[in-house]
Amino acid sequence: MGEVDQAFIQSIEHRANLDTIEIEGIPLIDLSLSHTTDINLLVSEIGNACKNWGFFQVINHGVPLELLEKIKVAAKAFFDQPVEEKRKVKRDEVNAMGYHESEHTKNVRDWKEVFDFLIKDPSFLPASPETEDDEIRTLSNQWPETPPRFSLLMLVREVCQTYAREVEKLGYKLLELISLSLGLPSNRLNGYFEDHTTMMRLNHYPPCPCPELALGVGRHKDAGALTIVAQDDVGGLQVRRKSDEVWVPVKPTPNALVINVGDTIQVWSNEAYESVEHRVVVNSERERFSIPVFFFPSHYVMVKPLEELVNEGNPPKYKPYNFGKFFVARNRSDYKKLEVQNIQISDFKII
Ligand SMILES: O=C(O)CCC(=O)C(=O)O
Ligand SMILES: [Fe+2]
Repeated sequence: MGEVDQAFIQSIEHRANLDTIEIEGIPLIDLSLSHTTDINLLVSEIGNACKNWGFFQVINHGVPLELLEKIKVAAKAFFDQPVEEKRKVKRDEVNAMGYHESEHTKNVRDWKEVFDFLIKDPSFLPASPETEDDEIRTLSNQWPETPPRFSLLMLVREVCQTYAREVEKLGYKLLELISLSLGLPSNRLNGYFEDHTTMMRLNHYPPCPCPELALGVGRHKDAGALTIVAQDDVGGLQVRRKSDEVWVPVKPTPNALVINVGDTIQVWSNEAYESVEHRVVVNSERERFSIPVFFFPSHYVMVKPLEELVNEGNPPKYKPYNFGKFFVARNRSDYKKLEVQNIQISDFKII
């Protein structure tokens, strides 16, 4: 164990099995169908993927492929800086955007470093998770200052912002397809995102001397509505398959983006769709980069099962909760090892 700090060590039942396995992967959906007349076919493919897997990959998604390449170069340029430089844009408990090197998932440290920024700058979130506290905090981005001229680092901010704008368009397109797949009008969910708190993250997973003991990101579910992830060709993302709970690798697929349904859609859909657990396995040879965009509603949205989807036979499975408060409570545990399990939507479940 020697080389790895105890804080990174997963308990035995959560460690990765590093044998390569060939099993049925998550669905791959071609979004170009939406330009044809057969939108219904696409809508049902999306609905089935959300229902059966909670995860799928998309191709012909509209995000320019050269931008998909550039964002990986930008991520590498950012993390290749000396750590003192990265710490100049360090995130903390007050300013949650920027660089962070010791994130915890379920109270175990992740083998990764991250850089976070908001798509809408500034964005607004509650100052604390306490229900009595109605103070709202303004969050804004931090960017590397005065990068050396002619360095790749000069491109980081611009590439990140351009990429984020393109992925935001895809996010709305997917929300519309998901609404249709639930039998709702295409724009049914849009109103929840007027002052969205959507965040983009650059993830760097360095090679790890003990990949059988630590994880890049421990098992978790995403709190938002949707997550759209770009990954390089290294692999490591795994999804807990709903049918048998086996961890299934998400195979890096050229030009594809990985999509997953988060907790908010699980609640809106009254569990027609489920936010599934996933994690990232690391390896001892190659570093990995991934770039998730987390679609978060406006902080004041009360998340609850959509009225059109509940009835006497299918009563609401969740009590309403405030998205901002939920998000802030969840994030607080990123910084340190807490003694208690962090907040989950199951805390609002009506039994
Ligand atoms: O690195 C990845 O592929 C996914 C990371 C992830 O699940 C997350 O940051 O929530
Ligand atoms: Fe995730």
